[in-house]
Amino acid sequence: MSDVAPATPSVPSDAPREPRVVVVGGGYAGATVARELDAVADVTVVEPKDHFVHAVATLRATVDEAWEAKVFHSYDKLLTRGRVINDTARRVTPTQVQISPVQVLDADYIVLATGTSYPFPAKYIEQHAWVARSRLSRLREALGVTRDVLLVGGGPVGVELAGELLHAFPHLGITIVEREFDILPSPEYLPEFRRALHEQLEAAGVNFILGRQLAYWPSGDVGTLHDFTVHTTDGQRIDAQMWFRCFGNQQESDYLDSAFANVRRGDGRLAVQPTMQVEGFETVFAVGDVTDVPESKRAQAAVAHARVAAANIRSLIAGEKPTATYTAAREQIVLPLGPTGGASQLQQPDGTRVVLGSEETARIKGADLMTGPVEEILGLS
Ligand SMILES: Cc1cc2nc3c(=O)[nH]c(=O)nc-3n(C[C@H](O)[C@H](O)[C@H](O)COP(=O)(O)OP(=O)(O)OC[C@H]3O[C@@H](n4cnc5c(N)ncnc54)[C@H](O)[C@@H]3O)c2cc1C
Repeated sequence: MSDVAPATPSVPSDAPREPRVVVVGGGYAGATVARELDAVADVTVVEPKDHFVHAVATLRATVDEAWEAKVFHSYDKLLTRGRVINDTARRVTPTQVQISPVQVLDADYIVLATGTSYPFPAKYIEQHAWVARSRLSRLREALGVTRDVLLVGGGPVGVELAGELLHAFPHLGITIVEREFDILPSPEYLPEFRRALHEQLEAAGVNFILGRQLAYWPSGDVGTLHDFTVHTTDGQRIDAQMWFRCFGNQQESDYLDSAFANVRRGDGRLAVQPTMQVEGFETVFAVGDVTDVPESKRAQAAVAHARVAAANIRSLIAGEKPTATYTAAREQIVLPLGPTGGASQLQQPDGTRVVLGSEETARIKGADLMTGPVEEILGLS
């Protein structure tokens, strides 16, 4: 570490130095790898937010203040020896993480875990939890007096948000515009999965405009109350008072130095080996949404990547070859519509896919939104 206060007490110069691991990003993947290595290395997490965000539950917290406590978590118990620095990695080389013009962290191992950004309210850009919470509070207040909401995009986030909005604010008129001819257009989803969700939303009064695009963006910011009119490219008029952009997952990796030019794909994903090492780098790993692992981006997969990376860093520290490997997870999705509705598409061990209804979906995820595993990762349970 240069130009930063030493993180651990100084040791005599002839004493062996602990390997330094810098984890860039403290989401599901970064927090997991950091915690797993805390006992065997000098771990530093660089994360701009002063809190962990449990993204899986953000849409519920959008409509229900009680859920904020399950979305925003402290990093205080994550590490017992290492530290979390609240700052942004501005430039990363194969051996250094620069967090400001004068603060550079030297590293023996770097783990890139910067995930993806997504439009509010699915993810937040706010660095302070209290700022994000006050934005949510204003949004809930506005939803109470909004009549019509436009959701642009009928993928998993648009569908889940519609379910949460209608459960909490049944007076809302909701329109979903989706440019493909059905909601959840990914070829991974079975027709009966789509149908189950479409039917539940239709029964709750959602208006679908499918196979059409907006001709231009609605006026004003997302999630704010204001009257607007917008048209589809074929001239259909939509009037509403609030809109949300429900697409646009963007990998965050533009801080990488030119040494990584060959492994950073055009969309920001990073090429990794099954060991989660970045292609061509023995001591740089990438985990979670930021990787190019061919699977849908999920917190569970991010945690599994992190466990493989941590095992391999432990092997390298012990002077052994990294042997743990990750195989892309089976495609599955559990999509609640509020606490009691929704549908799931799961894959059985024999490869067959099954679609489950609202009761099972509520049991698997809808009721608790996977808060238990997150509290475990963060050392809170
Ligand atoms: C609404 C919603 C519902 C979801 N539901 C599910 C679900 O039910 N099940 C499931 O498995 N997955 C779900 N997901 C997907 C899941 O949230 C992601 O797969 C998961 O967040 C990926 O974790 P990650 O650690 O790779 O990245 P992230 O969670 O995106 O964390 C990345 C972290 O890196 C930080 N960062 C970014 N840039 C920098 C930088 N330059 N320097 C330092 N830090 C930086 C960010 O602040 C962030 O904290 C859902 C996602 C959303 C949005």
